[in-house]
Amino acid sequence: MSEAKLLLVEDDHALREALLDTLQLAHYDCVDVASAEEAIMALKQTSFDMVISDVQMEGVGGIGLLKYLQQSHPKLPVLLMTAYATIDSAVNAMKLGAVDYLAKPFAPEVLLNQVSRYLPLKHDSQQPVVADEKSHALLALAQRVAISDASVMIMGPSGSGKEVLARYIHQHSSRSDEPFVAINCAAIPENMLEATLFGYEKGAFTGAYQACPGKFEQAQGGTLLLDEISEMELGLQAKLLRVLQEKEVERLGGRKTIKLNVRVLATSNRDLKAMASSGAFREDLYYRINVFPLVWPALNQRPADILPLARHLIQKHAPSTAAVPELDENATRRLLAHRWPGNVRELDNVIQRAMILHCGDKIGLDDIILDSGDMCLSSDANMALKTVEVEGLGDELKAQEHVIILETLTQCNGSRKDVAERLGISARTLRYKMAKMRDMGIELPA
Ligand SMILES: Nc1ncnc2c1ncn2[C@@H]1O[C@H](COP(=O)(O)OP(=O)(O)OP(=O)(O)O)[C@@H](O)[C@H]1O
Repeated sequence: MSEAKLLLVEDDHALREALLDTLQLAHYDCVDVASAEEAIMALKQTSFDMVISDVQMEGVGGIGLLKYLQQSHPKLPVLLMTAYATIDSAVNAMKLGAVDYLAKPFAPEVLLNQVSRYLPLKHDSQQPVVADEKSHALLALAQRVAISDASVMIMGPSGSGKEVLARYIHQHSSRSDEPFVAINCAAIPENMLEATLFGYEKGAFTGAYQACPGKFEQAQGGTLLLDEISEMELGLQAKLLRVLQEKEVERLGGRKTIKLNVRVLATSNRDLKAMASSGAFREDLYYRINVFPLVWPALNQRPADILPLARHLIQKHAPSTAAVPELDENATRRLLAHRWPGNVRELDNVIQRAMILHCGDKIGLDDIILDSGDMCLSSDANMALKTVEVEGLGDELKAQEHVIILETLTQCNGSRKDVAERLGISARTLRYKMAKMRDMGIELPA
């Protein structure tokens, strides 16, 4: 998950929902509001890394918001969205300090590209929190690999910290002062992944109103992380292989080749070797990216990491104005006894709940709300709903979707293929939705 926090301001409810989905699927933490006035309230309460705002809205409007931001948050990048008819005002807005504008309608990857282009690069100094011998050994190995320029394949179950490890490798490499760019291959719709990776020229496809560099170009001199590379379809794998071999890229709709100096890291939570053997993943690409494999084991295989991670997460989620609470003995025991199918991400959710529930300076047993271990059957669908409510993570519709997926999984005896067919969605979309559910701590059949 990107640590970047975005504020989305759009008065058209349906469009706001669609944009929010696009941004959240790309793992951005996003707050959405319907007016400039609400945006100003939100900006007073929380700090954001970027504002994406419609221009024409009732009241203060996008330009009024931009003027406010120029005074109060002059460094905050503002990306404006405007209908064709108001492009002139968008150009004026850029003169007033907006970083860019998007002419509606635009394709989701155009939005994602613009966001990643203007988001300030955070110098991520956060080190992985580790205490277990296995994790220490892994980090020592990662440091040695980091100084080479080899491609690294990071494997491990969902939420185990693969992206954290990838950043660690970048930080310990000679490229640490250059960009670290991550792209989640499962989160970007199949037909848009190519444009996002390789970039495009103006007019390359409907919605490409401006030329846009791809992730490879954005990572120039630095490191590109291809997260969940197993989800890339075979045709695009062939194109990726060519870019890696030739060390140059051509934007979609472009004629010029751009020389690349990019180190590539990749992650997968699936057995890529088995996929390569069965033909589901290109063998030649597998060998090209798997120069050095690293495996971050599941959290329950490195139990000494659990408490230091929990304390780190408590500190992270504690309001800066309040004292940091401690885990009492019973809460500690409960955390150590759990098997953490969702790994560190699940632990993060549990700690966030505990931070809401606890009173005083201790986190007790009752504040530790774990996900029921047997929530995978249809009779537990209501439990899933409750979990979602406790976390405050989803609206009614999303919760219903989770219930439908859980029930269909039971009816299809866990066959992902059958579930995808029955629900009329691609296997890839289903996998992505299930990964999101796991992230929320909902246990699914293996
Ligand atoms: N060792 C660690 N120290 C600190 N934070 C961690 C550590 N491991 C994981 N996290 C946190 O846990 C969450 C999940 O980690 P991350 O995104 O790296 O997992 P992942 O294995 O890449 O997951 P996925 O396969 O779903 O993409 C993130 O919020 C990350 O910051």
